Amino acid sequence: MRYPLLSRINRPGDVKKLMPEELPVLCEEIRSFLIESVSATGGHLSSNLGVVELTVALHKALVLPRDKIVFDVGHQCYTHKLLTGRRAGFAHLRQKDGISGFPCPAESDCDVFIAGHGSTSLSVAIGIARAKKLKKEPGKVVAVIGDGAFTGGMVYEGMNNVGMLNNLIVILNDNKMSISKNVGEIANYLTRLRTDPKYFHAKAQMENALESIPVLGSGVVRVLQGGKQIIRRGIYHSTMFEEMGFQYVGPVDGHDVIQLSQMLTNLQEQAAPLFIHIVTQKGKGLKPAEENPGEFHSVSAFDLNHLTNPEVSPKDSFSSYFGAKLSTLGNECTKLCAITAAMKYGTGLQFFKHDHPDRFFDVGMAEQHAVTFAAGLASQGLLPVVAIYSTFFQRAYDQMIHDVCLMRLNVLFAVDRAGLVPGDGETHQGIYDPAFFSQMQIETYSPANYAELDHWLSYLVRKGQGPRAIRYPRGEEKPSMAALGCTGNLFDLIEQREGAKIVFVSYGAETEEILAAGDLLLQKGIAADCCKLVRIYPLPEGLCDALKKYDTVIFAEECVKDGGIGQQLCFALQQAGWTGRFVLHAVNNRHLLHANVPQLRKDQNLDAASLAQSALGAESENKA
Ligand SMILES: Cc1ncc(C[n+]2csc(CCOP(=O)(O)OP(=O)(O)O)c2C)c(N)n1
Ligand SMILES: CC(=O)[C@@H](O)[C@H](O)COP(=O)(O)O
Ligand SMILES: [Mg+2]
Repeated sequence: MRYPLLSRINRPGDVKKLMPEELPVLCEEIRSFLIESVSATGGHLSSNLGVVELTVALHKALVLPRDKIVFDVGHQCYTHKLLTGRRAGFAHLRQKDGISGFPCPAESDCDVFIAGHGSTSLSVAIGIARAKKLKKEPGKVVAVIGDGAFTGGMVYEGMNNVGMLNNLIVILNDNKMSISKNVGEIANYLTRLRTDPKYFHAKAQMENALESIPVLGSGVVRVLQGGKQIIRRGIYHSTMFEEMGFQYVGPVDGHDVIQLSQMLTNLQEQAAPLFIHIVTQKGKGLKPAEENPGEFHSVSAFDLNHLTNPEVSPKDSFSSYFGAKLSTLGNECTKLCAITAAMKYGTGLQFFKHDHPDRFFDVGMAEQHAVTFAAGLASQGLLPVVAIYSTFFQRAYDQMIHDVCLMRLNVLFAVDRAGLVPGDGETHQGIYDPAFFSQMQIETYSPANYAELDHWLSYLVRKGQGPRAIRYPRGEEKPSMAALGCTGNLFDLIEQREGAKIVFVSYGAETEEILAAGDLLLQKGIAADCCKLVRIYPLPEGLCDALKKYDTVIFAEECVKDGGIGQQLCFALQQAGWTGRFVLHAVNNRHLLHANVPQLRKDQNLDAASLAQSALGAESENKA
């Protein structure tokens, strides 16, 4: 049998049946399983390899689902899934109808909360711990958070509110890495905790300190006494966490599963919230991932025997095209600054960092700060470009309105992963930005290919004023889109057919579907035109006039229906006196689970066949 111990773990609680000496063996099996499985499906690899021991120890010590584990971001929950009866699901991890790559309460009652965006775990855990108190329910609530997510502001809002919750444990998994190297003063502080001699007490002092804490009791001390595996013998010291009301234990070796599980088991009685600082290695167990954890943070399927170039952001992508172009623009425009919230590679800003290090800012996982920091720069005459994934811009909704838009500051928002995204699923869909950027009256451009990205990015840097945005999809341009080139117009009729009474309208990546729908209709002998918008807000002048001649407008967008661009165009056409038929295809279901983009489009009737079907329906109703 390939995984003899792991095969015995089929439901929550099975780990508790193992002997302590079996735990390291189980961890090795889990690691091998994860490497084999994720190399076949893709997924978040290096973060998961780092928390194997921690997760096994938590399962050994806790009683699930009575106790709750709240994973921050949630991308590191694979071992937890393996230990809660979902081993078979890994064959279809992040695929349509397969298991999610993030915590998913619909999959298991051991997944307490949906996550995908960072820095939520403390607030969630504090809420659950407080609810347990009110309901007089037993059990612990454990927040597991990485040092990257620990740079997000919500964490501090949570710590400010932690009170004396003696059923709460926060475990900081410190691996010195966000996706790339963790940055900033919090990261520096954690490094000091790990390394600065002034934080290390003599072992005896530490033991005294621990004995004096009513919370921990002698069981923990026993563990710490045997502390040769504890990194530098552990410390108990007045840290910022204690100042906030926690009892701090650490730094602890996060790969010593026996010690971890004993320690967690011994922490049954506590008088205050606990903060356990563990130190781990991201990517542990796979040498290339240990050496370059960022490259293995989120991987597509790869060949284990040819570990030469696993892709984290494909070389040829809108992101890298954007990043390279922005860097070139930075040569001529010395006011240009680039800001990322811990996604330097994902957004392609590594080029800008390389060429203009003084004007590059990685602010950590802090989108709210990124936007308001940009506002501050802009108020002093600089031109900040804030490159953030569409889904993470949601974090900065108020900062965009209050700090940028009210003063009409000169900030360019670069909206990456705009539209549908595959494996990450419902937490990461870029399906809101057209609606909320337009609510904020932010001029927004949506190139469908690299040529348009090149043209409109240059335009926005050179000529724009005030808040403005450019949005582009995940991945690379499609050949059919590349073939359109760039006209420099705000909209184009990209397909015109003799006698067409139907027009398909779209923007961005979805444009490929309207072109294909037009071809499908033609095969049925019906002529339809296609119109592609580049500027989606405000709607380009002349657009309504160009569309008024059609009986039917079929609009397709990878955006929520309510308040999206389609509804705005429909209203504009009505205002212009048009009385034709408007059919809107947009995202109806906001819980778009993991699947590939063609599957997602099909589910949402955004694929060419569904669009063509709509056109046929409209055509027959028009005739009736
Ligand atoms: C609000 C938000 N911003 C950005 C991201 C993208 N993101 C996912 S994981 C990650 C790094 C997380 O680092 P850490 O919490 O230390 O976990 P590790 O992967 O090191 O275990 C980032 C930036 C996100 N999920 N949520
Ligand atoms: C967990 C998270 O938020 C990111 O790691 C995300 O999964 C990256 O996705 P991309 O592969 O699109 O960069
Ligand atoms: Mg980390």
